[in-house]
Amino acid sequence: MFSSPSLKSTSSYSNLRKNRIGSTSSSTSTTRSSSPVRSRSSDIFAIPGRIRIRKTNHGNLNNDSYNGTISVSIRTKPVGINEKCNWYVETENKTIIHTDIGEYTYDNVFHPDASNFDVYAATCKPLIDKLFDGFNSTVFAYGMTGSGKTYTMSGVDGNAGLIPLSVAYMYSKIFDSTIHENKKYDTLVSYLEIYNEKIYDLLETDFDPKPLRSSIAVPELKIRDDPNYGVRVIGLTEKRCQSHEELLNWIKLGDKHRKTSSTDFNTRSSRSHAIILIRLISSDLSSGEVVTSTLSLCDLAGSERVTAQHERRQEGSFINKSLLALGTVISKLSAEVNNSTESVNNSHIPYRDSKLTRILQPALSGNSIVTTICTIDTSVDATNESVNTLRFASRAKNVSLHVVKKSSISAYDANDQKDRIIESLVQQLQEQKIKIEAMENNYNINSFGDNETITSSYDPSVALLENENKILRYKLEHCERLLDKDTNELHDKEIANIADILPLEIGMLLETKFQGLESQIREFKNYTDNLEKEIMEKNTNKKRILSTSSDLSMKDIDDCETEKLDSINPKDAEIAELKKTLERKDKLIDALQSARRLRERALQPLYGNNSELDLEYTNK
Ligand SMILES: Nc1ncnc2c1ncn2[C@@H]1O[C@H](COP(=O)(O)OP(=O)(O)OP(=O)(O)O)[C@@H](O)[C@H]1O
Repeated sequence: MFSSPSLKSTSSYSNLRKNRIGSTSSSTSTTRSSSPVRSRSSDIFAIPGRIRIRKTNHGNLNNDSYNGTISVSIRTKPVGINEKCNWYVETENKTIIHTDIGEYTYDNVFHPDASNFDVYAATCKPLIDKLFDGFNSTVFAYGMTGSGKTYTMSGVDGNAGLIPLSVAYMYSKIFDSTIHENKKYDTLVSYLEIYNEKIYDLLETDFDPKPLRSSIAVPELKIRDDPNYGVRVIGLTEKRCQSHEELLNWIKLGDKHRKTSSTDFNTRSSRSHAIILIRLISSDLSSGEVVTSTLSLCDLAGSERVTAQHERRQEGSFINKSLLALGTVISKLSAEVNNSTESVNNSHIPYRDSKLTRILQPALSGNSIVTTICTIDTSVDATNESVNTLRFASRAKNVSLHVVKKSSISAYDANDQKDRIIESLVQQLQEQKIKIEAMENNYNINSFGDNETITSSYDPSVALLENENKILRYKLEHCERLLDKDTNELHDKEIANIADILPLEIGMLLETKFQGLESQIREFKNYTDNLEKEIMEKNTNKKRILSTSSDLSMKDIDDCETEKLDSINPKDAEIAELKKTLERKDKLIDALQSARRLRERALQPLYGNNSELDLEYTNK
């Protein structure tokens, strides 16, 4: 499980290796082999009682955590042919030496001739390996303006920088692990800049050219505290990338959007701090383990001297202010010298003094393995700035990190999660079944004609209509049957004989009665038709409601209803009573019909052949 990051500090203020200084060297170039020349001149790093020689700390890495310090590398920029230089380096000893000031040791010190690939191999490559182990990793380039930060991070034609080299290595590792380790990877890239203390999304417009962006008011992004990430930039675009080419295209777009201008010290000076965030999500397809780690690549703007130009001066003041804030944070963190075993309370670290320190807060407070590459301009003119950079580097070297692998969901957790989902779905299903049963039980329909009770989810008004309909249908069927019988019996000879002897008045009376009976049958028929229509409408509505509420299809409901109707067996006493009444009425109708037949016989002499009348009755 992920535990909250803690921070420890080592017990030394500086990794400064102070030397006794002898005569000043006349060396004007930086070389690998030259011996340090000692001098007794003043040491601006000297802090009495706190100076010691410090060994390089490569960190203690195990599967779930990393304990170490910020890794610090110094990259020197070559001087021009006519420029004087008082610095030289011993790459093997990882030492940079100033003829008047002293010598300093770091994790790496690169010779001016070193290529970007050399720097990458010693700094970023091991960091990418840790990224694949699940650790967040951060690289930032720090140094005075024009000292080679962008040259180191982005590179130039023919000398790719740390960013493209790291991305290429990352994808080669993705390719390897996908083939050999049954793993799947997702990569997402974001790119932001902090310009004049405002955060902007550099990927916010899809491949818009720079002039367009500068003409539009680009919205500033805000930072929020986040329980998972420590700090989060709200609304920052993330682009999913399938290949290193795709990812580098996004970075190229961001570079176009980044603020750069010509200054007194650099013709293409970065006027903002730029941060690339690459999120790597790896899923182990066999175990189900998912690990998320983030690589942050930062090219900071360089500290600079005051310039005459107003806009540059304003930018420079924001840059210097934020770098000062970063320096203060690093200084405070490195000053936690005696608390190596205690978890540090971060509240007194002034992360909130600048946007840069806010964004770097999670990394600096132990959420990430951190490497800084401090670039040094070794020309004599830049000595003061170079010393300031080395001072920053020395402090950074003291900042301890205790980094814990993040966002790991173990296979057990994943299975456990699946089980919980299945369990909840089964429970939902169970609940729905119970609901449907309850709805069905709430509604009982007593069918007409047998003694079983059926259940229905319909409302009572539909049930009543159905009952009424059944009764009327039954009545109608009886009436029709009787009429049929009547028609057949008209040919009965005996009845014909009786009719012959009936008086005319009786025949007329029976005729009137019988007409009443016929109109009653017609009314029943109309009423039954309307009733059926109404029931059908109500049933259709009800089915629709049922189908949406319980996810049953109309067919399911139809099937269900058919089953129910098949099992109709009502016991209702009222219905039975109605049945009896109807049977009594049937007898009466029977009698009336017999009378009608007699009447027709009696009327025969008056109307002659009554086939027309017979036909009419047959059709009723
Ligand atoms: N190691 C190097 N080898 C050769 N040229 C270099 C090296 N470092 C920097 N340069 C050159 O120096 C100039 C300034 O470098 P770069 O723009 O990288 O500086 P920077 O630190 O990013 O400056 P700023 O803070 O103003 O953006 C560029 O022309 C670059 O090509």
